[in-house]
Formats: sequence, structure tokens, C-alpha cells
Amino acid sequence: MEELKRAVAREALKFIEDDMVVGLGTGSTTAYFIEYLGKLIMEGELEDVYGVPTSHQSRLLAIENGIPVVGLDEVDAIDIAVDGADEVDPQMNLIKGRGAALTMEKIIEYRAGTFLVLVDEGKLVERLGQRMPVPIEVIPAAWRAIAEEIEVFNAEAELRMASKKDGPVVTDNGNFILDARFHRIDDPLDLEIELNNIPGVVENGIFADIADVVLVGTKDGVRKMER
Ligand SMILES: O=C(CO)[C@H](O)[C@H](O)COP(=O)(O)O
Repeated sequence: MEELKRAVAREALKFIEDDMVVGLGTGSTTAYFIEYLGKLIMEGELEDVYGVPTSHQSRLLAIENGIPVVGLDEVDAIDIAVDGADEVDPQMNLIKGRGAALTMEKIIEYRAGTFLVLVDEGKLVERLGQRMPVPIEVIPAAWRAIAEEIEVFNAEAELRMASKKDGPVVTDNGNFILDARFHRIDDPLDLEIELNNIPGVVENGIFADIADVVLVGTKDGVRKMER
């Protein structure tokens, strides 16, 4: 599994050129990409490349690996964003947010000239929600009201609890995460919009229609899905 993640991360380097501003995703697959990208920059193989982190995790990793970091408000545009995903359907719609960084990820990836997704073949599903719940970032005071409202969508939502802290997971933005299991997601784009219409929802982990390229690590090599 780790070798498949490394393979897609290495392949992603082919998309990076001098003078690019690169959105840096969150998670274990992107961590390999950040490591390899930093190496190329440190060795002088790539020049004037800047990273825009999507989380505390990617910011710390970028600094550790020698990638110059800038904020979203310091750049005119993002050339490419590179990130992992938890599920990918045949239309390249995604579920993201296992790492609770979905809001900043979506803000940056929506704006990127190219959004490149890195997954292993175990993440491919016929229909979103088949294996993973949809993470929803919510304003803390509203978590219970939103969890109840989500039932209207034929789903059950659970407050995500932390493992190395007492109480709930608190996102980089100071909010809570609800993990919502939907019985069936027929129209990801519609559900993405509907969920964001609920007051108190900051963002949700359905990324419909924004991935441009998906690199899939398989035992037989890296496969490319493209729009
Ligand atoms: O959305 C994410 C974090 O919020 C991650 O990109 C997603 O969970 C995939 O992570 P990994 O590469 O570790 O499987």
C-alpha cells in the first residue's frame, strides 16, 4: 500500500515545472509528494516553486522539506494543487476529509488551474459513500442541530472524536467534524450544494466536478483518469 502511494507521488512530480505555485494537500499520500517535491527544490532541479498549504500538517511538512511556503492571500493564482482522496467515483467525484482539512483543501483546489488527485486503487468506488462517510465541518455550537437535520437526507451523522485529545476533533479552523453516512448518494453535486445550504455548515467533503486528473496507484503501475 505504501509503495502504491509512493508511486503516485513520484508520478505527480512530472506535473510540476519551474515558477509554479503548488497547492499542497493533506494526508499520507500527499506527504510523500511533499517530501519528493522538497528534494527536487533542494537539489536545484526545480526553481521558483512555492507551496500553498491546505493544513497545519502540509505547512509543517513543507517547511521541514525545504519548500518555500506562501499563504493563499499572497498569490495571484495557484497553478496546480495536489492532494489525496478517500473515495473516487467513475466520474472523478471525490469524498475527502478523513484528515479534517476539507475546508482549506476545497478552497485551494477549487481555485487551482489543475487539481491533481493521488489515490491507490482501493479508493475507487462505483458510488460515493459506499465505504466512507461524508465529513462535514460545522460551527461547534450547531453540531447537534445539524446532526439532526442531516437525518432528512436519509443519513446518520456522528460527531468525530479525537484520539489523542479528550472530546471532539477540532479542525485547523476551530470547528467540529460530523461524519455522515448516507444510505445512497445519487447526485454528488446536488448533495454537496444542499449540505452547504444548512446554516452552521462550513463545508462538506464531497468534491464534485473539480478534479482534473486522478493518478491511481495499482499493482500494475500508475493509471491516469482524466476529464
Ligand atoms: O482529505 C484528506 C485530508 O483531509 C486526505 O487527502 C484524504 O483523507 C486521503 O488521505 P491519505 O492519502 O492519507 O489516504
